[in-house]
Amino acid sequence: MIKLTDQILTETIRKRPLDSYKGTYGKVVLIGGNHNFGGAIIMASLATVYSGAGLTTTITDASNQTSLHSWLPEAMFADINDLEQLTQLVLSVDVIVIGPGLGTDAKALTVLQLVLKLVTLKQTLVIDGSAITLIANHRLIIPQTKYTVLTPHQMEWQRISGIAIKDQHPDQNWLVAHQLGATVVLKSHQTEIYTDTKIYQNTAGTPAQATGGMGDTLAGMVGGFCAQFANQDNAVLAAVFSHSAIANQLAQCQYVILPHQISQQIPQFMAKYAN
Ligand SMILES: NC(=O)C1=CN([C@@H]2O[C@H](COP(=O)(O)OP(=O)(O)OC[C@H]3O[C@@H](n4cnc5c(N)ncnc54)[C@H](O)[C@@H]3O)[C@@H](O)[C@H]2O)[C@@H](O)CC1
Ligand SMILES: Nc1ncnc2c1ncn2[C@@H]1O[C@H](COP(=O)(O)OP(=O)(O)O)[C@@H](O)[C@H]1O
Ligand SMILES: [Mg+2]
Repeated sequence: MIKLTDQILTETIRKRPLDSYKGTYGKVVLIGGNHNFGGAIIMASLATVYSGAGLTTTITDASNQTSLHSWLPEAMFADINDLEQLTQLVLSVDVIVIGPGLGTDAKALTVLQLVLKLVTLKQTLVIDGSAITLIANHRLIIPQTKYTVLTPHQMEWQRISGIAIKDQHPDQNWLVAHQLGATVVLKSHQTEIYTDTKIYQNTAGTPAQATGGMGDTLAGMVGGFCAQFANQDNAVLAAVFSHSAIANQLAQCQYVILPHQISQQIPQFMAKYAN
């Protein structure tokens, strides 16, 4: 297993070319946030925008629109119940992040099935939270894409892989990640990343991160990094490491870290490593 260190940041985060505009840095849609879990998709969207994605649209329950815009006026909004608009938006982007706060009811399942049908070979798909649980519960097939990444915590990985938490060892995890055809970010106090060819272990991170919304924030960062950096494996690895390294910095003087505080630090953090 390869130890993931800050070397991945200098290998991945690039200085922005002068001759660029928002289109250069990728279009992302984030889909999730039901009536009860609006915070999840707001936190994920914050992370995407603060990571530097060029254009971000949040597709969520209409009851979340005002809170989304009070936190993040940079994000565009679309109603998750308007499936025609959702279709147009999904087809127009580089990266789709689905799952934070999506919920697991029939409406959420319909949206997920539609997105899995629409996604093309030119797009990156980030599958998190409720979307992982829905895929597991309904045995949905993960379609071919340019690149797919799953970001389960251990219980979500148990659901989708069939491997009980106590049996989640690298060999078994690796086999299932391959069968799923996706990069797997298996989140825990020592997150492991299973790419097509290698297994990495995060060396950063702190128990001050153990608070609701921390994984939603990571999913948004993964989306934002994948939108900007061509090497998708490196983008995922750099997002995972940055998320935890920022947490380590904040934990020097904070007992607990609020997920949105990670997002607020991302621009300064990336500037230190851009080359
Ligand atoms: N503010 C919000 O709106 C929030 C919404 N959330 C959303 O709520 C939905 C359900 O996700 P949850 O993860 O809360 O619920 P889940 O039911 O999917 O998973 C939680 C269960 O997994 C177990 N578990 C075992 N190992 C774990 C590990 N390493 N990390 C986390 N849990 C582990 C827990 O004990 C618990 O029984 C997701 O869509 C998520 O995005 C959560 O992110 C919390 C914050
Ligand atoms: N003790 C810990 N040490 C390091 N990282 C942790 C710890 N506890 C949680 N995390 C990190 O917090 C995130 C939790 O993700 P997840 O359970 O999906 O949260 P949520 O769904 O509430 O947003 C993961 O990135 C995980 O690695
Ligand atoms: Mg989660």
